[in-house]
Amino acid sequence: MEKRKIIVGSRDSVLAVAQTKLVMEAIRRANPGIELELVTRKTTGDMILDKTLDKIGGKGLFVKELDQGLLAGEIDIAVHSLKDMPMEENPELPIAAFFMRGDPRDVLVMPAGQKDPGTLDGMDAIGTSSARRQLQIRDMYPEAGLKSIRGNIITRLDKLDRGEYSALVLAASGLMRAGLEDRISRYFSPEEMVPAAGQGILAVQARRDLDVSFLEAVNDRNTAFAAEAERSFVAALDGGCSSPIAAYATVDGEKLKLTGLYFNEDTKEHLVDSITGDRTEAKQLGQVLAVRMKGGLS
Ligand SMILES: NCc1[nH]cc(CCC(=O)O)c1CC(=O)O
Repeated sequence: MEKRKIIVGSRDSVLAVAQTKLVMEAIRRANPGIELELVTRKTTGDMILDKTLDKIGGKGLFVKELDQGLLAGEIDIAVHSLKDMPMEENPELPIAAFFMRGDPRDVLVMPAGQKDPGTLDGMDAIGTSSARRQLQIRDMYPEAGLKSIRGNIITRLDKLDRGEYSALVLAASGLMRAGLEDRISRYFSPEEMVPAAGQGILAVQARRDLDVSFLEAVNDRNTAFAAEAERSFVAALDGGCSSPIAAYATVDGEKLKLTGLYFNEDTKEHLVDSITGDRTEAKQLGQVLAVRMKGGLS
């Protein structure tokens, strides 16, 4: 019998392709009747490397070119780091599956051959452009110096090893999926550093008209609930790209616990607070926590 063919789109970075292949493998295992073909695209976020993301402006810089491919019918599904996807979903391009979350934590990476000195307070150039990471590093190590960095993981590690940075903060899951786990010198717990909404989650986006029943086997329900809670929290806070914001949810049985970090632009203070409820209320939990924290009622 003729196999049904699905064209799978990915960014062309080492990490994006490794992540996409992981999802493709899982789809193949569950659907022997489906043939998959990988297509890669360079995205705006990969091409403009001399500006921080909040300065380039606009949303969805790592997904735009793939969205266009999906809408044009050149691609059937696209695999993305959920963290890189805009909070508002394009109704034509819904997320059809959330792939089982990887390690959600942020980690410290030292230049090749160097050991973690324990404190980061003596460092003068910790590489991260994320306002979320900067704020939480400053909380733990007020004396540490920060330096902005752009580029994909490989580019960032090259800059680190060439001596341009004292250390980097990166996502554990990205390093692991790119086969670079041995570069991790320290894990920050989700309490020390609240992860970004969606960190470690892969989302499979599909055209609205596509029959996506073949994706059921790669959708993890608890990951989907966590994603929904985290993203509704950020969306309710208007998730400006340059304001520090973090959201991390865990599911235990029927219960979902969501922790959020919110930065008040007026008082320049930040809060961390949590809410627990039924996992099926994920979206409302995110909204309730956001309203509570915005009102400063916590
Ligand atoms: N912002 C870039 C980006 N988008 C997704 C990941 C890693 C994978 C993930 O967080 O799910 C990374 C790199 C990083 O933050 O270290």
